[in-house]
Amino acid sequence: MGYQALLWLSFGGPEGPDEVMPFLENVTRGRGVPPERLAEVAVHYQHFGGVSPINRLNREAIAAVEKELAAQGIDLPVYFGNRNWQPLAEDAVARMAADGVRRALVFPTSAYGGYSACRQYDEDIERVRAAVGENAPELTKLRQFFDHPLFVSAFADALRTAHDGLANARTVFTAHSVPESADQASGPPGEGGRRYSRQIAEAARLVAADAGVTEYDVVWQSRSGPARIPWLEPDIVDHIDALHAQGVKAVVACPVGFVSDHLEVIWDLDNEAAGRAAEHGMGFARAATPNADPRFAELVVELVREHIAGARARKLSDFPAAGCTVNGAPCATGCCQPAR
Ligand SMILES: CC1=C(CCC(=O)O)c2cc3nc(cc4[nH]c(cc5[nH]c(cc1n2)c(C)c5CCC(=O)O)c(CCC(=O)O)c4C)C(CCC(=O)O)=C3C
Ligand SMILES: [Fe+2]
Repeated sequence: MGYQALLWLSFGGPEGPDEVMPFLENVTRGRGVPPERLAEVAVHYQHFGGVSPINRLNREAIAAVEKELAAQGIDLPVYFGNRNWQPLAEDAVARMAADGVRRALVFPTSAYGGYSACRQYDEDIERVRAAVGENAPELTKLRQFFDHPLFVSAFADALRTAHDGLANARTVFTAHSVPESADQASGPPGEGGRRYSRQIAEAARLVAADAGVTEYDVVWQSRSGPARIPWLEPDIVDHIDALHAQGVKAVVACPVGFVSDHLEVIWDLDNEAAGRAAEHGMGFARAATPNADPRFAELVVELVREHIAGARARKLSDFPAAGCTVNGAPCATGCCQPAR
């Protein structure tokens, strides 16, 4: 069938207190994140003993994908590698090469376009192939999936569940903030930019419609970088203040910008946002991310089948299917540039 493996490419996170600072330094190298912000984020990780759940969540999702591949009769070993921490993508791809893999598909654990959510994974692929050298396999990244019916319906069910037992709660979709300049530069040049924030808005619209939610907001979280640089706003915590001022009594946060309940979700939402809601005496619930939902493994295998079995690309939005390129090439010249 032409592909001998699937690389699961994720962000990575520390698995012990001594790993927190070196991990954060890897994440932020060359990105102008102030040391005070790093120290603050280190504390978030130390609240959990220096262990991010992200590697465990990825391993659980991979186990589900391996089962689904086997159930569908697809013989495709899965390798796990991260951008920022062990197990590193460099090591995974070196093992693939040693195992004789010549061509592989890559599943990035991000559903969206934009520099941080898509283009940076291409840069990882390019860097890792260069590190492995001439035996590096050809790597084809799977497409963006924010508008896939399985992604949307998993979030919609989670949103419905989160609303159970919380009367009259306002739905608030949230995604990782990025610098304004990065959002403006997202998408192929000449198409108006803002592909990241427009895809987030579209995913929110699709999930809300599926869940029967008619009123909702789209807000941002986990802002980083120096304060003088504009990032996407409002922040969810400020937005909770604003909703309180309007007399809203309860909030359901739906982290549509992420695929798993990693640290940005369990700290920034379950702790900071929930804490602010509690200070106002507001009800708060958070919708689960798709990672543990059986539809997530089905989604990954369906994306694989688009390549190995000519499966139709199911999608619910009018955005073109993007992000699928070979060996880290951009979708188009100048597509999804980083922040200026
Ligand atoms: C769009 C986006 C996603 C979603 C797409 C995707 O999932 O890929 C995402 C995911 C994640 N972000 C994560 C963690 C961090 N992100 C940081 C910093 C940054 N994120 C950014 C954007 C995004 N980030 C940006 C523009 C920065 C500024 C620096 C830079 O331009 O790179 C920092 C540095 C400290 C700080 O917060 O300042 C950390 C620790 C974790 C792992 C959590 C865990 O450990 O469980 C995950 C999944
Ligand atoms: Fe991030």
